[in-house]
Amino acid sequence: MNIGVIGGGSWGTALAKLLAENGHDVLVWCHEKPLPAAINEGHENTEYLPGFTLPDNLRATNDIQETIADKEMIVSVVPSHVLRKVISQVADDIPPATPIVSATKGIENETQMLVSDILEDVLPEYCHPYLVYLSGPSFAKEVAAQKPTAVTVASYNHKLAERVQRVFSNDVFRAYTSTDVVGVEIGGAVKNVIAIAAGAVAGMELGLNSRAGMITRGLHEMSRLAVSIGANPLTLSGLAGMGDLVLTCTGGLSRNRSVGVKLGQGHSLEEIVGGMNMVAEGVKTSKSVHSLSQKLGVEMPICEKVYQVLYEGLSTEDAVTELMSRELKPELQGLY
Ligand SMILES: NC(=O)C1=CN([C@@H]2O[C@H](COP(=O)(O)OP(=O)(O)OC[C@H]3O[C@@H](n4cnc5c(N)ncnc54)[C@H](OP(=O)(O)O)[C@@H]3O)[C@@H](O)[C@H]2O)C=CC1
Ligand SMILES: O=C(CO)COP(=O)(O)O
Repeated sequence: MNIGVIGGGSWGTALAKLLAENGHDVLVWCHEKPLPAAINEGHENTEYLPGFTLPDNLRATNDIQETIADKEMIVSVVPSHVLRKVISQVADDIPPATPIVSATKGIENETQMLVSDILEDVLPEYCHPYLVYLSGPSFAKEVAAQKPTAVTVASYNHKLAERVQRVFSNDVFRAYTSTDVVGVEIGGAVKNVIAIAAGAVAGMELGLNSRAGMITRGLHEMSRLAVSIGANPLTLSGLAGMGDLVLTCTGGLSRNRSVGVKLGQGHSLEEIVGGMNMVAEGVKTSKSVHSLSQKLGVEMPICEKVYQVLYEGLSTEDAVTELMSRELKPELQGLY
């Protein structure tokens, strides 16, 4: 197949490499940086995925129109805060019946829209039955290093999810299908907020009991939010829920967790984000989750503390004290 990948960050490049290794011809759109030369001539994304040789059938461009022209599949992998703007540039030029696979994780700040809502808002109606969402525990570097990885591909169009499953899967990358788009999306977005909390707990050296508690209660919050907007709670126990939550809350490669670690060590958000060239989606998603949980009346205490630490000057020490002194309650309250 001829495949266009919109987004030459670490995940876009790792997915493009995977698809090229699966035998497809892949063209990657890079936003601004002079990366196409490094990729086309040096076969390396020196900025976002250094150290990995990219195959000859993976090429890059700064021309977004070229990335979608004559393609049999389009993969969208830009950060969530620029998704609307980027896809709007090509929305009316995507040919009917072209599968569009989104691998972005996040919730829009201004509207609290999920990625699926944004894409349906921006793309013409004829594109909607061709949308698929890829999510799950998958650090770009490990996928690029061909470490065994399992993800979920979700679509309301089950046959299409099965097609996409076959296009991405190989001996070391295994995709499972799902029709629970909302559950998969909430898992991928909210786990980044909980990972900041888990990172903070690590940065404050609060121990492994705290980390396990944070992950488990975080899963409960994710599930409650997802169920309130129609998801199957079991999806949140799957790859795009618990799988990605555990990876991001425990893995040293996580950008979101590393933001939390530095917060827990006493650094300011400005200092932390100023020193990063990559996106930590949870920083923005915490704002969206704060608004969404208030709008829907869903209690999400860990996410709320992350929001207050990031944007309202709450110290991580006070956040822990406040979480631990909440009213005592049954474990499953609010889920069923
Ligand atoms: N990295 C990972 O392991 C995984 C990431 N994801 C998700 O994939 C999505 C993309 O993240 P990732 O690939 O990691 O990104 P990176 O953090 O590696 O890179 C950021 C990317 O965003 C681009 N960018 C920045 N500003 C703009 C803009 N205004 N318009 C268009 N592009 C812009 C950058 O291009 P430039 O430098 O040219 O501006 C660069 O390509 C996120 O939602 C992330 O959560 C999901 C699974 C795994
Ligand atoms: O989503 C990811 C792994 O599945 C990447 O997590 P970070 O953005 O925290 O690095």
